[in-house]
Amino acid sequence: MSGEKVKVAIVGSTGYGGVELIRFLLGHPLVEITSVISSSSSGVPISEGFPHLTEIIVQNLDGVDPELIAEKADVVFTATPSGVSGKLVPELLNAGLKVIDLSGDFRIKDGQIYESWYKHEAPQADLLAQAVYGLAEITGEQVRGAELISNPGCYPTATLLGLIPAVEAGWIDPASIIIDAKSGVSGAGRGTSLMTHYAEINENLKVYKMNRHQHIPEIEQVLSEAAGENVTVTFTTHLTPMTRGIMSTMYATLKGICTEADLIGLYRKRYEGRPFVRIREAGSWPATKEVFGSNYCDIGFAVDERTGRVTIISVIDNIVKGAAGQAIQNLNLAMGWEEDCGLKLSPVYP
Ligand SMILES: NC(=O)C1=CN([C@@H]2O[C@H](COP(=O)(O)OP(=O)(O)OC[C@H]3O[C@@H](n4cnc5c(N)ncnc54)[C@H](OP(=O)(O)O)[C@@H]3O)[C@@H](O)[C@H]2O)C=CC1
Ligand SMILES: CC(=O)N[C@@H](CCC(=O)OP(=O)(O)O)C(=O)O
Repeated sequence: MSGEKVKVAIVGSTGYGGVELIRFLLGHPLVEITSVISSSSSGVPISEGFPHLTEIIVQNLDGVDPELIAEKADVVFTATPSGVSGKLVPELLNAGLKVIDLSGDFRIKDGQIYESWYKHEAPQADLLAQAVYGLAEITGEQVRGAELISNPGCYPTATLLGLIPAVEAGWIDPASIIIDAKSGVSGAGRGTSLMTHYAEINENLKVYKMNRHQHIPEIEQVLSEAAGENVTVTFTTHLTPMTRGIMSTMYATLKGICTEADLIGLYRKRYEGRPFVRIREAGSWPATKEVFGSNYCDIGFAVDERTGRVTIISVIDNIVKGAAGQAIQNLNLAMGWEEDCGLKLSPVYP
């Protein structure tokens, strides 16, 4: 039976995104993990660094060798840092692999814009053009059959799913958008830093990368397309003392009179048939714990008649819908499988 499964490899399998890919892919009925890859620990059992995987995945880590990966797998996930993916992905494509990249390297279509935010060289222009931006609920049709899928950023996923229907419909003024976003520390990856170590973040709340966060051009690129005009946003990121979760709280001026019921109707229609976006009833606002460990994005609204503004609240689990879960959703779409295949886990609660 396993011979009929699609063989997948994971580069960066020792990071948070990679380990989450393993958790979900082990339960995916159409996939077999044939190689877990590390640039620093090849030859070592993966369970050595991750004892929670003992007897669950019995494999030694492979090194980063595109030809060998292509011998073992049909599809490769690159859960690697920005800058690493940009160099590795062309080699993986040349080796004949279908690639789903979790980094920011292939999301920004304009190489110059990429370089001005990421501060290193952009990948080749033809690959930037080839990469399909995999915000599954919005660009899912383009993902079908794609050879290179660029998985969206965690903050952009929560933010764009929360804004796109209202922007597309012309219900909010795109020039008025302010985004106040908060993330758990796993968003920064497994490596330790002064920013994320316990004594620095426990019982603390920090603003970071003020007006220079690399997700700003990604959000603006997609919103501009949805609005049909150039959109700029104010986007402020906060680090919170929790492990997983993103809450994106978005403020915008309404263009006409509209109620929460109108917005709920608009969004439910836009996301009809999409299994992972849940629109809350009026008066119910989502919390990060309500999506913890799952691929859901929950969205709620508050209209303020006094100010003529709407507040939109969108939550995801950064490692699932913001990374590994959405990457598997994109694999499903690319392969023509059910969108939720292998992803039907309920949130962990409490
Ligand atoms: N964490 C999150 O919530 C999200 C992360 N992302 C993006 O996903 C990617 C992975 O993130 P995350 O898992 O959190 O990061 P981690 O830092 O936890 O893991 C990254 C992994 O990449 C591997 N790596 C480092 N350098 C190289 C290299 N030269 N060649 C091959 N592999 C290398 C490392 O493993 P080893 O040393 O064993 O090779 C490391 O375990 C990043 O681009 C990140 O920005 C996107 C959305 C959300
Ligand atoms: C908490 C935290 O540090 N989060 C990271 C999210 C980075 C990320 O997910 O990287 P991509 O750019 O590949 O999406 C940050 O704000 O930079």
